[in-house]
Amino acid sequence: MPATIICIGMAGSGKTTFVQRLNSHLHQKKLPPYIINLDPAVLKVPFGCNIDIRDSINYKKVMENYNLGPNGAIVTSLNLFSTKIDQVLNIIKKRDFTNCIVDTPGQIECFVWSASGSIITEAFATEFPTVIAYIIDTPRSSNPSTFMSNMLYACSILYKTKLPMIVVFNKTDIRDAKFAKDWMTDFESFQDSLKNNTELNDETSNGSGYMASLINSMSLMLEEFYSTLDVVSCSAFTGEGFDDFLNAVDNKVDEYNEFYQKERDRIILEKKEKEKKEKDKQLTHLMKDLGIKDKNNLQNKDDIDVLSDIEDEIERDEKAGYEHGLIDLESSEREYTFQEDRNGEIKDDSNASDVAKNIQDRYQQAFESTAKVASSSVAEDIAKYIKGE
Ligand SMILES: Nc1nc2c(ncn2[C@@H]2O[C@H](COP(=O)(O)OP(=O)(O)OP(=O)(O)O)[C@@H](O)[C@H]2O)c(=O)[nH]1
Repeated sequence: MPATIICIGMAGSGKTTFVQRLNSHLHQKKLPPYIINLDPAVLKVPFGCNIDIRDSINYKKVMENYNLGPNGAIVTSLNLFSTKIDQVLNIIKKRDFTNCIVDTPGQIECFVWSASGSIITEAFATEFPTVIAYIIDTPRSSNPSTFMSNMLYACSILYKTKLPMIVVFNKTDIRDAKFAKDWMTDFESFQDSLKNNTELNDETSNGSGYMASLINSMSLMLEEFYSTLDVVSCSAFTGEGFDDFLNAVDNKVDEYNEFYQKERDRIILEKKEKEKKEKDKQLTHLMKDLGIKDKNNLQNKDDIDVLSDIEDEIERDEKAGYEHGLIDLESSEREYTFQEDRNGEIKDDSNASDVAKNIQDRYQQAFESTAKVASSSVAEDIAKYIKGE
């Protein structure tokens, strides 16, 4: 099964450049990937896309037609695209490739926190082993508070998507990512950096040390989160670290097949059971309204009298009435007191007006006892109909 890599990251973290480099790296290995661009606002894509959102959606027209700002137009474009995701997946399934790479908009929240983002991610994850590559701008994350913000974002994406994640420290040609890896593995080294950070501990700053202690406690909380991640450092500029990234993808695909797939199946099953329970609950309410005590006491669904059953019964009775004469409802079983004579005429052996009265009364009774839902006026109408009024 081809793996899908969804590239997510803050604006300017280097997602597009990363996808471009990954594309050429895979081409070098004679493993051409399938590339999808989901950023409708990008002016130029520096790689050949197999599917480009811009081919089907005009971002500027969306802004004009729906009177939206830049972010609203990105979300709306993604919404429009997500309506066709089934078709996109059908196309992809027919192609032969080892990796499908998805580039997402720089406005991270437009993709991660939108309904369409969830639909698109879910659709891929249902069809293929899917991995999130969270791209981080390493030089900009050298500040402990920026680093912590990035990590909190990554953590929220992990819990939102419930997919395996690789944290990619990009732009290592400018700054080595060793410091970040140390911070993620050694809590004390992060604490030391916090203490030495003058910006966070300066008494004249409005934080007055509060920020430092907050970040400190958050880093403790994130320790568990770090242990679930694969961390890779690379430079989309020089191409360094891309073999490590591909190894990490293989590792995460195995993890996906072993754990995430099962977890996803479990969640889907749980959802179905919940829906079934909800349906049962609604059915119980409905039966209560119909005056049926307990659905479990019913042998089969034919035991439930619904309006259509009663109508069928009335139809049968009417037919019987025309064929054999008027219906006598005296006993619980139906007996016919009218008989055809030799000439085919119907002979009445009872008083006609009494019979007519009885019919109306008894029809009313029988009708009410079998169906509380049927209104009495229906019974009256039927009786009138039989009497030929
Ligand atoms: N030095 C260096 N610069 C990089 C690297 N990767 C990306 N850049 C630069 O970072 C800037 C942003 O890169 P993009 O690839 O456009 O980033 P992006 O995340 O796709 O941007 P948006 O989609 O607009 O959010 C560009 O000027 C790139 O040249 C890298 O590995 N090293």
